[in-house]
Amino acid sequence: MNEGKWLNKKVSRREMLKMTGVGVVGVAIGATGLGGAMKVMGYDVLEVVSDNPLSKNKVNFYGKYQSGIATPAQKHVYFASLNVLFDTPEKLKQLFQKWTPMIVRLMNGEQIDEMSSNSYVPPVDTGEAEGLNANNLTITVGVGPSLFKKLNIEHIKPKELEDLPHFPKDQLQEAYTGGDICIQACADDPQVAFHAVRNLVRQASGQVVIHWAQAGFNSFPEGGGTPRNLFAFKDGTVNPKTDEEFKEVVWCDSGWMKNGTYLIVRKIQMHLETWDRTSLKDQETTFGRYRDSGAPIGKMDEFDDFDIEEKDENGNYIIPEISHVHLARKSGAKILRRSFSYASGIVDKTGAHDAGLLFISFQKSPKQFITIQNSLGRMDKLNEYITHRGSAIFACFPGVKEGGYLGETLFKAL
Ligand SMILES: C=CC1=C(C)c2cc3[nH]c(cc4nc(cc5[nH]c(cc1n2)c(C)c5CCC(=O)O)C(CCC(=O)O)=C4C)c(C)c3C=C
Ligand SMILES: [Fe+2]
Repeated sequence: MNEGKWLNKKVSRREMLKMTGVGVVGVAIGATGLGGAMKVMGYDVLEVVSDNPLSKNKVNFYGKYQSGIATPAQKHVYFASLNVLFDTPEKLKQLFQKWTPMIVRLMNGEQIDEMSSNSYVPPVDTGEAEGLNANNLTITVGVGPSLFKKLNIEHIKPKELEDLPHFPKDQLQEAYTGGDICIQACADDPQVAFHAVRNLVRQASGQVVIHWAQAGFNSFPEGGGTPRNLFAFKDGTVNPKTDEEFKEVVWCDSGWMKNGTYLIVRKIQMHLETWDRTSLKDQETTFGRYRDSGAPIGKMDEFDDFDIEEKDENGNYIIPEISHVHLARKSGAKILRRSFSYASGIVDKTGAHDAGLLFISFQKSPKQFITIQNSLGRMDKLNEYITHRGSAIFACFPGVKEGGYLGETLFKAL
């Protein structure tokens, strides 16, 4: 692969077209065609699109870390798990090189690519985000353990990137489990998030298929604050907040995953009907927090710190021993939770709501999640009200420098 000076050179669409124009010697458009890398005089040249600082409600694509992790949570997610139909790392690289400028455009609130003037072919962009601004769209891309096997590149698979172990009470369905590549599209408009995934997948037609996908939402209180989950509890209170905490909990320290992170997604059904028959006291005992304020039991404010070892005058734990928060804290592990609620109609057989939490966490090692989930184990009182239906793990790359492309560090490790 000729990735010399050209690869780092900023090449705009106009320049690219010039280079591929008549009269340029030795030019051949690469297999990916426009919107990715192309060969110019034997070199791979990338098309570079810049973040547009003038775009309204825009999150930057370029940076040390991928967006959609430490950037503020949006109201909507469209999460897609894809399987690849090819079997070489070169094809994966071409795909990520093709997606990179497209993602920048989408995050600028623009169409995925320049429109064709030929009205006898389908429009380049599917068009449903026309007239909408960027809506803080973020796109986070990761790769699952199965991909490394399919592409025969297991020697660069991080050891920790393994399918999660089976946990007690898991009732996972293959239809919501695993996947080779994930695209997490978050935005403050549901159609903007969906449009992004739809168009990226469409541009990869014949190369990837959607294995499973899930839309989700978060509703933020007026004036800001922690959103409530479908059990009406504030969800996301205890999370890393400072750069130091993100370094400690979220960002990987070495190898091609440096400044990347592991994404774990669990589709967790919440049995709303059972919950709605539960007394407020039992609901609060379940979480170890008050429903109204979100404060830990025995405290006043949502963000008050608490000590799980603290007992009352009768020797009982103030934060009940089987409460979700007690067991999660007892594990000693920390993660970043960036979850969304979902509501997808009803469960056919029972007529119950098919609703719950698209639990998404980021951590520098999957062990952090596993430690917490093992601590929740069979004891967590929340288990009476939830069922884990889907699960997947993905290694999310570090961020991209302008002139680079998604997943570049992985390909350099080959
Ligand atoms: C393995 C990790 C976790 C899973 C799975 C999980 C599922 C889950 N959680 C809620 C609701 C709440 N969780 C809260 C706190 C909390 N949860 C986890 C981990 C998992 N949760 C952690 C690490 C924590 C923080 C613990 C601490 O140190 O305080 C809370 C309390 C408020 C908050 O801090 O966000 C709620 C509410 C649901 C509904 C759910 C599955 C559907
Ligand atoms: Fe939780």
